[in-house]
Amino acid sequence: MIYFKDGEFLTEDKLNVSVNDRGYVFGDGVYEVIKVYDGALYTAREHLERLLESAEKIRVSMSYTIDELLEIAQKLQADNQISVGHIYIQVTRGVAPRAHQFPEDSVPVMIGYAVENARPLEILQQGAAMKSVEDVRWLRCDIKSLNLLGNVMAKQEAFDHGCQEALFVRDGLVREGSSSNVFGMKDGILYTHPANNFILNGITRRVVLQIAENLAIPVKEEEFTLSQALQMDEFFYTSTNAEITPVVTIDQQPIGQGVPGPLTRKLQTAFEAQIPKLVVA
Ligand SMILES: Cc1ncc(COP(=O)(O)O)c(CN[C@@H]2CONC2=O)c1O
Repeated sequence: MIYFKDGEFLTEDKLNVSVNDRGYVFGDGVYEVIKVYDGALYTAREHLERLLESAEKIRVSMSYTIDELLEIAQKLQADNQISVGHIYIQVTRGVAPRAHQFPEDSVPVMIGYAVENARPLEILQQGAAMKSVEDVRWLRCDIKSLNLLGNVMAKQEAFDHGCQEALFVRDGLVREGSSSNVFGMKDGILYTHPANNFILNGITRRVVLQIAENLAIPVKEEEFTLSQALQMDEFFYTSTNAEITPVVTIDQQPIGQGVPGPLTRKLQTAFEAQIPKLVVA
């Protein structure tokens, strides 16, 4: 596998990460996951723009332009001959002796790699189970931070209960999944949490909202409660790797008919159809 680290493309045996890298010590960094379909990057610019936004929000200064980042991502895909998979890129505040305050002269460390992973066709077809979990994360969920312990613990709680994804609930309101955004369909209206500090404004979320507009599906970007979620006619979660995953149960309670709903299927079909238009050649 070919990795990227600070300007070089290198094999794993030549890759090293300092024990004093703040990403390793504090999770002091940001990251992105960019999908590859048939060898082409998908919504790469949107992901890389968000990477720069996240870095700026944690006051890490990036020395790469979008076009330079795009070139790195494309070279990772090519050098690793990825057909269907994703590119992972992360930036940390850099290496310095352990101390909470920002080091005066550290240099950000950026690494990237590419992996082959197939689309989750079975779960896209059959649907997933979600487990509600109290959202005890910090209040800057809009930053795609390496600080993922809250997400990791929630995902594990879902798995402990035989579910595929956790559903974060804070102050009684449904927020997002542990690594996804969520949508509910009720009486023909598509509901999703507004893009604010309580959720990550997912790229797939934005694609779904655009598709809903194209299909003239009314959308309300409004918060809803867990009990309202349980009353939805349809429910699904979205992410770069999960695409549009139907949700058939939440806390073992069936959603709608307990099978993927017709509007979710319509959105899935439209999502698949638009992929070629959005790839970066
Ligand atoms: C907390 C959280 N919310 C929403 C999303 C959906 O965002 P995208 O639509 O931009 O993917 C993710 C994706 N997290 C990435 C996606 O794949 N693996 C991850 O950790 C996420 O971690």
